[in-house]
Amino acid sequence: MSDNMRYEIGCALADSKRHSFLQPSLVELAKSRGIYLVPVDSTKRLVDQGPFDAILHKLSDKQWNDQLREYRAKYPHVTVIDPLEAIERLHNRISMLRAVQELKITEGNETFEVPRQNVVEKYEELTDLKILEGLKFPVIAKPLVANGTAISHSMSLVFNSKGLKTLKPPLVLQEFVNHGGVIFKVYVVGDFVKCVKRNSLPDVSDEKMKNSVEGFILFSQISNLTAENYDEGREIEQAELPPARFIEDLASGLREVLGLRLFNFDLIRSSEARNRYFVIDINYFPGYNKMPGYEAILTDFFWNLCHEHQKISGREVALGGREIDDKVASELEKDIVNDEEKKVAFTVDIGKESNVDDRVSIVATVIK
Ligand SMILES: Nc1ncnc2c1ncn2[C@@H]1O[C@H](COP(=O)(O)OP(=O)(O)OP(=O)(O)O)[C@@H](O)[C@H]1O
Ligand SMILES: O=P(O)(O)O[C@H]1[C@H](OP(=O)(O)O)[C@@H](OP(=O)(O)O)[C@@H](O)[C@@H](O)[C@@H]1OP(=O)(O)O
Ligand SMILES: [Mg+2]
Ligand SMILES: [Mg+2]
Repeated sequence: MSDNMRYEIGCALADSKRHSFLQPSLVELAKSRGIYLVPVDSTKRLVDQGPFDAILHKLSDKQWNDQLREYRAKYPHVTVIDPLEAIERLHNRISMLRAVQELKITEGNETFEVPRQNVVEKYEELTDLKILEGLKFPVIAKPLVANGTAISHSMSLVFNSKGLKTLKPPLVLQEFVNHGGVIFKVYVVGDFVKCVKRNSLPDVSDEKMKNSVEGFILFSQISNLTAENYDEGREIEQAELPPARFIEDLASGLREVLGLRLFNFDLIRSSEARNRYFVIDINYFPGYNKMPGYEAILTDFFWNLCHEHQKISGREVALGGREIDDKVASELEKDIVNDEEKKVAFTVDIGKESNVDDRVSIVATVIK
């Protein structure tokens, strides 16, 4: 690819996300390497903008999904970060955590699981203690849908059946795991993985449960509270990070199962068994700007997207960020002709077992 390359990424983000993510420091750094981060104009149709080499998005309404599908039909070579269908899975807290159960990682000294949980569809189910089947108080009631709205983050820590009656289904009742008030957030950006410590809910003692008059406590986005406005800040400093190897394995396993490149997940460590971990939440395209040096990390990710090369028939080929398997490679071979720099756009069938669309468009740039 030539030095004066221009790789244009259309960024479809809500206003607040645009401000927090597309900071001038990121936009300028990316630009200095030929990557242009262009906000998508929500007042215009997407197909009338660009054309973009890639689209980065965190919008999930039907109107946006339709626009993106229309765009892909017109520009089949566009790289979409990440595929709609893969993101969709994270919008439901049950399908989200099922991904953890699908992981095929050989466990070492550290183990991982998800807390026991049940779905409650209707209010009437809350008056029948059968809903607790297999669960012990305290439980956390989480809205079933995790779609980025304030409501989807509003939760209750419930101590007894009186507390249960205050809830509004559809929701997930998830067993609360005592974990020492510290949560680990693992940020994934393609191959890059970073684990940080944050505030979490403090442990719940039997005494606290007994003394609760209301039977529940409401809370929201507790891990976003800084040490200054949260009095348990000291615990964070003292907490030891989980082993790097364990975190790397979990992150790469989830990246594969989910078919996502931009996400983070929340991990807690049991107060009782120090090698027992629970994954409690997975978020698409989280607040990366809170990671020190996020500009360089994201710019490297974008750079790799447009420079990912693969040798096919002895020729160096850039695949616009697509990871391809042998079957796709052999299809590509048929299309790569003898010319110098050539773009070949085509659609291949990658089969049902994949986590992404059945049919994937690829632009292969033959480099040498
Ligand atoms: N099973 C659990 N046991 C103990 N604490 C939990 C559990 N589930 C959630 N928490 C606490 O509640 C917080 C919010 O839960 P969760 O992460 O599922 O919500 P969220 O609104 O999706 O968070 P985010 O802001 O990361 O998207 C967690 O950060 C953690 O402090
Ligand atoms: O706003 P913040 O920077 O805190 O980022 C949060 C992000 O909100 P945003 O996408 O509007 O930025 C949230 O997305 P939605 O669930 O609401 O879609 C979710 O991903 C949180 O986990 C992120 O916090 P973090 O996990 O990084 O601490
Ligand atoms: Mg969370
Ligand atoms: Mg979440």
